[in-house]
Amino acid sequence: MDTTTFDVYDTTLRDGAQQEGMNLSVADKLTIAPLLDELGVGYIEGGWPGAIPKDTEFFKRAAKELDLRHAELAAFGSTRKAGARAWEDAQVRALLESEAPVVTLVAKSDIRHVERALRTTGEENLAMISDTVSFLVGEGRRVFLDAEHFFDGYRYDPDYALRAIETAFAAGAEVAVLCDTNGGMLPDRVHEVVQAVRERAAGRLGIHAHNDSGCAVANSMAAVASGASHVQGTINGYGERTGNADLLTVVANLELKEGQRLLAGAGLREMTRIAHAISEVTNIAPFARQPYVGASAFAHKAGLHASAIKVDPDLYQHADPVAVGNDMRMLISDMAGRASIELKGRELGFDLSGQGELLSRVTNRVKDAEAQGYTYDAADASFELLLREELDGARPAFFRTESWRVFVETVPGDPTDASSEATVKVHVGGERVIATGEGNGPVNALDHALRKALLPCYPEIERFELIDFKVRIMDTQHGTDATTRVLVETMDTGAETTWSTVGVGPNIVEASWEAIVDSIVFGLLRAGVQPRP
Ligand SMILES: CC(=O)SCCNC(=O)CCNC(=O)[C@H](O)C(C)(C)COP(=O)(O)OP(=O)(O)OC[C@H]1O[C@@H](n2cnc3c(N)ncnc32)[C@H](O)[C@@H]1OP(=O)(O)O
Ligand SMILES: CC(=O)C(=O)O
Repeated sequence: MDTTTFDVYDTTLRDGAQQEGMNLSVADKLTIAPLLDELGVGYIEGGWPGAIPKDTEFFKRAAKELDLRHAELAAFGSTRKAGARAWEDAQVRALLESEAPVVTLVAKSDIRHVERALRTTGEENLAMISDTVSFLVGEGRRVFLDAEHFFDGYRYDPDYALRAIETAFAAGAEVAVLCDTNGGMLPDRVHEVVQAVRERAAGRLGIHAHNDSGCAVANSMAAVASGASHVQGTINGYGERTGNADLLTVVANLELKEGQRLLAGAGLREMTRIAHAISEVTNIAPFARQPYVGASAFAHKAGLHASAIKVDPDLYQHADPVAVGNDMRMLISDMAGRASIELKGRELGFDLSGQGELLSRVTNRVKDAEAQGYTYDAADASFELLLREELDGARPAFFRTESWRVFVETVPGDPTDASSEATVKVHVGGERVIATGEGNGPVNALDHALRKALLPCYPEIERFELIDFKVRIMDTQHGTDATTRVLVETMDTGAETTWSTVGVGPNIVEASWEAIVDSIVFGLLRAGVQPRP
């Protein structure tokens, strides 16, 4: 592959936005574009001006507001309509008016689509391609051609599919991008077709793959291996149906496995942060198992893996997480061994090397607790408290609970009138404190009562906000007798850090109490507060 002319072309703002449930505002697009530029892609396809009013507006504002350092903006649109003239076609004119230096034209390359969807002839479609490309090139635009349904079209009528891209090259298109529009191709087929086209076509080829067969990344890699030097995809694999090729995975593969340098600047090392920042804007939760950038991409749970990782992390990971801005993490669970605990300890800042007996004790406690329903891979903070307890011989003594109780009051026939009242008795700051709290449910009431009891001694608690609360019934065959697991996520709004704790018990309130107490104790520890029992 000649990387001096390799394009990384991002279509998150156009094809990615075609994902079900995604709705990007102009402001969202103007926020994402600089992140893509920071990543170091060569091209940012901003949308389809003339077809979608928001996209017309995006290009207008982008020209004034964006200061892109690496990337060029590309406007997407279709060839002129059948029977029209390119310079009179309103949509073609809108591409010009977008002032984007690059125009990517979608064109039919499958004769069946020409005849059945466009309802025109093969010759007229070629004229539509030729006229539109040469008009835009004549107006000073660089033109890429997205040959829609190329692989399906090539299988049905290879000569026609080839004529479509040859026509584009002859009219001045820089790259013909072979699209697997329906996303059903397999890598062998892509490899074979791109190689065959490369032998016959007189210009640069690109790949645009959808993920309907689960092969979009593999198909993009196969096309590059066969000579394509322009790859299109979206951040986080966003896109219609099952999505597009995840550009992050394709680029990381090419850079880290094939030794290519494709992103400008330090983009590769910023990849994880940028992927997550874009998820924030799209409001789509990041996919933990996403290659390279997912939270679980370098998270190890199995004890045997940990024992080898202790010797050399590369023994159980395919790439260095730091290279893509991610981190290796140890997950603690019933699959952990002593090596897992030692590595997790290191991650948390404790040197446990050479403490075989302690490691065995912690491992056994984790396995016993997980058998009862606890889960530490989702509750790092509770694990850290367990570890400290084994290290110091006791839990951090911020307060001592004497007892708690909670009442639920309902008015029959009016569920909205249900309320709860809790009383907690704790020893804190050298005193016995009794506090009550009300809430819309028993857990809420207990949380209020505990905070009220502790706040005078520990004002930091005011900053702790419960941001997620998950309940799982562990052994459903026991019906209402089942064991309950509660996971609580808390945020320190002052420090903007979060932590997760777990509680398990025969009833939901008891399990919740345990998770809430862990959450407050851990929060105080992390905030560096001295215990005043
Ligand atoms: C594979 C892809 O994902 S390509 C990107 C697809 N993205 C989008 O469709 C999002 C934006 N689309 C839109 O806003 C609208 O669909 C528009 C503005 C493009 C078209 O909408 P309308 O003008 O209402 O047309 P309508 O949906 O009825 O039909 C599409 C027209 O485009 C024509 N057309 C379809 N593909 C092409 C093409 N590649 N080249 C030229 N014309 C085309 C059709 O023949 C039809 O023409 P007709 O009006 O003369 O019958
Ligand atoms: C152009 C495009 O998005 C496709 O053919 O899939």
